[in-house]
Order: sequence, then C-alpha cells, then structure tokens
Amino acid sequence: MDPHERIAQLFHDSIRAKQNALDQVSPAVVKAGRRMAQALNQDQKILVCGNGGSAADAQHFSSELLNRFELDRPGLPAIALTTDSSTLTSVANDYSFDHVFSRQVQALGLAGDILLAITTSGNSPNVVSAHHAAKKRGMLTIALTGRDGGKFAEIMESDDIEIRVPHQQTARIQEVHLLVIHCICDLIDRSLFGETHNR
Ligand SMILES: O=C(CO)[C@@H](O)[C@H](O)[C@H](O)[C@H](O)COP(=O)(O)O
Ligand SMILES: [Zn+2]
Repeated sequence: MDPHERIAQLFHDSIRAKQNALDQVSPAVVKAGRRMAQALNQDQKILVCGNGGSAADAQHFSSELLNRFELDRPGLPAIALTTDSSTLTSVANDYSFDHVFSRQVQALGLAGDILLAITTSGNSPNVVSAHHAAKKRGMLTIALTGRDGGKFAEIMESDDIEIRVPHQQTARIQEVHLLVIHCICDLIDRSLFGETHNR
C-alpha cells in the first residue's frame, strides 16, 4: 500500500475509534472527573501506573496535574509510579516485576487517594496487583482499559470506575486513552478552578 494511503487509513481508524468510543465512555469519564476533583479538593492524591505507552500516558497525566493543564492554577498532587528506576529495578529484582507498582501503592497510598490504572488489555499483572494494593489501602480505582476489559472487568469493585474503550487494537485504544486523559484534566480544572484562572 502507498504510504500516504496507509497514513490516511490510520488517521481514519483513529478518528473512528474516538467517534465509536464517545457514547460508551462519556458517562464514566464524567464520573471519573468528578471523583478525582472531589479527592483533590480534599487534599488526597492520585497515583498512576501502566506499561509501555501507558507508562508514558501515566506520566503525561501526572505532569498535567503537577504542573498545569490549560488553566494557570496551582499544581495538584499526582504521582506516576513508572519513573523511579531505582525503585522499579529493586522491586523487580528482589520480588517480581508484577509488584513494581503495588509496592509503591502500599507505601504511598492513603485511604481516599485514587489509583489511575492504565492497561489496554486489562491484563497486565503489575497493574492488576496495583489495583489489589489500592483496595487494601481504602483507595478508589479508576481504570482505563480496552478490548473486553480483561481481568479488570472482573476485579473492579462497586464504586470503582472502568473506562473501557470499545476497540481491539492497542495503539488505537491508547489514542483514545490520551483523549480521555485530556477530558479528565479539563473536567478537574473546570470543577476546581472554573473560568477564573484562564491564562
Ligand atoms: O505502546 C505500546 C503499543 O502501542 C506498547 O509499548 C504497549 O504499551 C506495551 O506492549 C504494554 O506492555 C501493553 O500493556 P497493556 O496495555 O496490555 O497493559
Ligand atoms: Zn505505542
């Protein structure tokens, strides 16, 4: 296939993935934005994790909160659990890679904090373990998933929120996840700071 045609196809697929996801994910995104804004308003924090592209998404989200998104407002507390190579390597070396996030959740998480768990398959063992550790800490889990939700479809508890992108392909799911992340950042900014901090 001609590369221009291929690129046009990928753009088209990405646009369609977003259009198809809108109605399905919108109610859960609203809920997630509301719960995060409430938690942040009560001085709680958000821990974020994921693998590969989703690790990048985790850091993308935490930096939007810690620094700023579109409003000029104070930094908000979020920690990406994907960035500390000493912690990640020592936990993987001494225990298992499955515990690289859960160990940090157990150490840093407090009741009322939120875990944002990002996994396109819903099956990454270290993200699943992070969810279990969050539950033990009395935290709420908000999961960004895809496909059939994988293990996350089974392990979410009643007040947890799953935002599942109805698509089969990791890259397209990630593209929708990033849009969802920006929607949540927008909802948090508007909820906590309204229009008054516009830059
Ligand atoms: O970015 C990509 C693919 O677009 C990859 O790095 C991808 O994130 C990795 O294969 C992850 O390990 C997949 O994990 P998950 O989304 O199934 O939890
Ligand atoms: Zn990728």
